[in-house]
Amino acid sequence: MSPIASPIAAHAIWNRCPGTARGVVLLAGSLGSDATMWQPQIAALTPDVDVLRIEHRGHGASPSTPGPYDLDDLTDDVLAVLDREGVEDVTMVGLSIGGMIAINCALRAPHRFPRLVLLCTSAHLGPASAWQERAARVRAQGPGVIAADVVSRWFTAAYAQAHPDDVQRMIDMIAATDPEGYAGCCEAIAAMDLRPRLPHLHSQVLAIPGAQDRTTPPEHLHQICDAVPTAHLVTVPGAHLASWENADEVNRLIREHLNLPADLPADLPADPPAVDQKQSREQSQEVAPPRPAQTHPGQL
Ligand SMILES: O=C(O)CC1=CCC(=O)O1
Repeated sequence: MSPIASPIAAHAIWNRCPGTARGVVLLAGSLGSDATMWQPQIAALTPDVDVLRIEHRGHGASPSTPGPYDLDDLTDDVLAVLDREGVEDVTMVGLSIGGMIAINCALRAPHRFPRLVLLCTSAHLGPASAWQERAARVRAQGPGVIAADVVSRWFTAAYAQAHPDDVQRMIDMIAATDPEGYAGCCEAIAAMDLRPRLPHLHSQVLAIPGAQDRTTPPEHLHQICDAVPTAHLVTVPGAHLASWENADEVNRLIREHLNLPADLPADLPADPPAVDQKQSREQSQEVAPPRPAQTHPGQL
């Protein structure tokens, strides 16, 4: 547990549905990410739901505290963001450490997390010594020293070769993470073992592994689904950041899990406006562009 009282005031960004939102989708990313890792998901979700992206401690614009952290610290941060933003329940989509936090959120506050989408994640990601070594290295030298190696596992070789700008963008994002925040999250992964608690998870779970993911291979997601009666699994092509490399397929699966129509309005803006948490709900709706009227009212 962090020596600093948790939770912190984690940074979170809203993208609002301009019509009647059918609930809130909370996105929680991977180690070393900021909210921009979810950019391919925003336009696909905001026609129907409000989207809230949280940044973990020391990641993006969230403040850092001295580590080590544990999964409960990071879960406290999520629950505090929901309380602060006045959100009772969400569908939580978590990738990698974001998925680990999503499972822990749903175990601790089941009524607030009726649905989960677990992307490229694991209930136990050893060996702990490797995470402790990475934490020590990052504290000493900063996350820039491991960024290229990490990103070499985020994309397939073919995608990385064809998209060098994406590779560089992700390396820069990891390198910009606060060293203590990054190291503290490594230590949370080192200490994590959710396996014995999985049978107590009662959310509707969609698990999505990347077929070529070497960090959290499909077996890790199968293990989760085997232990969770309400879970089902769909494998997509891609490595650890399958939500980026294979965004269309992942977006379709998320929409399906939300019971949203697969067809999106044709005139979606490429990049709908993001609204910082400090702006009010009313302000955020004013800046949203006009969209077609909702033809499928209802609550998620
Ligand atoms: O950083 C990595 O190597 C991949 C990863 C593991 C947990 C996470 O969030 O990212």
